Amino acid sequence: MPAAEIGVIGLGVMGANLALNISDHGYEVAVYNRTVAKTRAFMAEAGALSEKIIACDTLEALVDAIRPPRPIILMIKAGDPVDQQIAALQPLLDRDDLLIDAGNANFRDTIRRFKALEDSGPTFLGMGVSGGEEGARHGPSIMVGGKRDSWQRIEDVLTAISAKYEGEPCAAWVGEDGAGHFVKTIHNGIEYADMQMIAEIYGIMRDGMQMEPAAMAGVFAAWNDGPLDSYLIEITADILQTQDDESGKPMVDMIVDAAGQKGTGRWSAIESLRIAAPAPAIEAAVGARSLSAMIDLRTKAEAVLGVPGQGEFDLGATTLDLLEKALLAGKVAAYAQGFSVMAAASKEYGWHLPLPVIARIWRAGCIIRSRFLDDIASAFTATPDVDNLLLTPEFAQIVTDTDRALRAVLAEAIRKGQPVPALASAVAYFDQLRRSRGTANLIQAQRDYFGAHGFVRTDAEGEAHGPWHSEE
Ligand SMILES: NC(=O)C1=CN([C@@H]2O[C@H](COP(=O)(O)OP(=O)(O)OC[C@H]3O[C@@H](n4cnc5c(N)ncnc54)[C@H](OP(=O)(O)O)[C@@H]3O)[C@@H](O)[C@H]2O)C=CC1
Ligand SMILES: O=C(CO)[C@H](O)[C@H](O)COP(=O)(O)O
Repeated sequence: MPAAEIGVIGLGVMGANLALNISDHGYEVAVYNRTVAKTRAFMAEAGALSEKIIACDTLEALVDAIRPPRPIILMIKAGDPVDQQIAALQPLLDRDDLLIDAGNANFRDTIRRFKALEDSGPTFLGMGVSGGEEGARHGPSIMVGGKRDSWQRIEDVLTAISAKYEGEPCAAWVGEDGAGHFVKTIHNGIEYADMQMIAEIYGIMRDGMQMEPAAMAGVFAAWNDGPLDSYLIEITADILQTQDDESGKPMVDMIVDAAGQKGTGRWSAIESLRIAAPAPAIEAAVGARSLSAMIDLRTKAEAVLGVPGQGEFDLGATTLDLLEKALLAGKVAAYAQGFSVMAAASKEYGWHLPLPVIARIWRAGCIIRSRFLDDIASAFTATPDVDNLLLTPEFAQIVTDTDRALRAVLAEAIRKGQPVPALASAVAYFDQLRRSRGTANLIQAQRDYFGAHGFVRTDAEGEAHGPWHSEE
């Protein structure tokens, strides 16, 4: 009788830690990695937990080591490798076995794989996992998509290994086929916006106020005791006070300012545009990462255009308080946009995404975990059908309370040439959202003028045209 209750394929950063987490919770786990040397190194480092882990050098050995029906978690590089791994596994698995792709897959790939395997098997689940290395080892946030009964087969182990928020597991089934990976994608889109806004505030402190990293660390640490309390603010404080042993300088100053991106932020922006659910903070964050990577261009532009004066950002004695409030305002816009993209996608793809549940499973374990998410969870629980987070009384109040600070910070940043693309997108979002009479009447007139696209009159139903070319 095979011993293992579950398998893990992929012993990279995430898979190795997930396997240790599973065995730490008393489950016997079989593991496989394409590069066998990595499996050896993993077992050597697993310590006492190695007694509950079966190392397998081939896929056949892995399949033989797991009790059927076999749950197998794939935690490998997203994209083609997942298709290749499924193709290699399919002949070895039974119809009832359960393959769970836990990488950062594009939800469209997940839907395709789900449909391709629906008739032939194995059963397929797409699972978003967040929390990085630490989360995978000690409790990630887990977002599962696929058939609900497939989730129920693996629910015990996933809730056991997930993070807990006040005892509540941060793992849930969120909908059919690609729903889990869609929710993880939007989680990452919000993560991009949150990180970009923090980086913009850091830029104001560094270049506009000429603060040293250690001083900034103190400010972020203090903010972590207030409404911005979150993992990303906590690690920012930690990063800013870390020294580089080699140079003796602050570590952050020794890092090239070109941000990497693996796709999920861009997919969030693309999907929001595709379903016409605007997420300008996420778009700005993706654009900022792309521009950050163009160092040669930025260097040439600085030589041609010059860089505005440094050290001139000054809003008086309350500057740091205003920065804190501006960051909170930006964060509210980014999360409101991320959740509204999920609400729109839920309708578009028929998923019935449970927004209160999603907010609840993001309160611990994941990269965007924060006190703020508990407030979002409460707001969505009280008003689950609200059109936009900003319309809930709690968040409308935060917008009111932080509005003046956001405008003051943006005005000063723009005057002094500090780049603030994501924060600036927040104020534009607020200002457009709250105006019942916008300016798209002029756009409609222009469209009708050049392309006879028609418009709706304010005083009549149906399509109308303007008298633009009456003299021709
Ligand atoms: N790092 C993070 O913070 C997070 C990552 N993720 C996602 O989890 C997944 C794994 O990430 P992570 O552990 O960081 O990545 P790593 O780069 O640490 O590990 C990649 C793993 O994928 C395997 N792999 C790569 N190509 C193939 C292939 N063609 N066939 C079979 N196996 C392959 C590698 O095997 P080999 O050793 O043989 O190269 C290795 O086990 C990704 O989808 C990632 O986006 C999700 C949440 C957080
Ligand atoms: O999923 C994650 C965190 O939630 C991964 O760390 C992911 O790689 C982050 O995205 P990127 O590499 O594009 O910054």
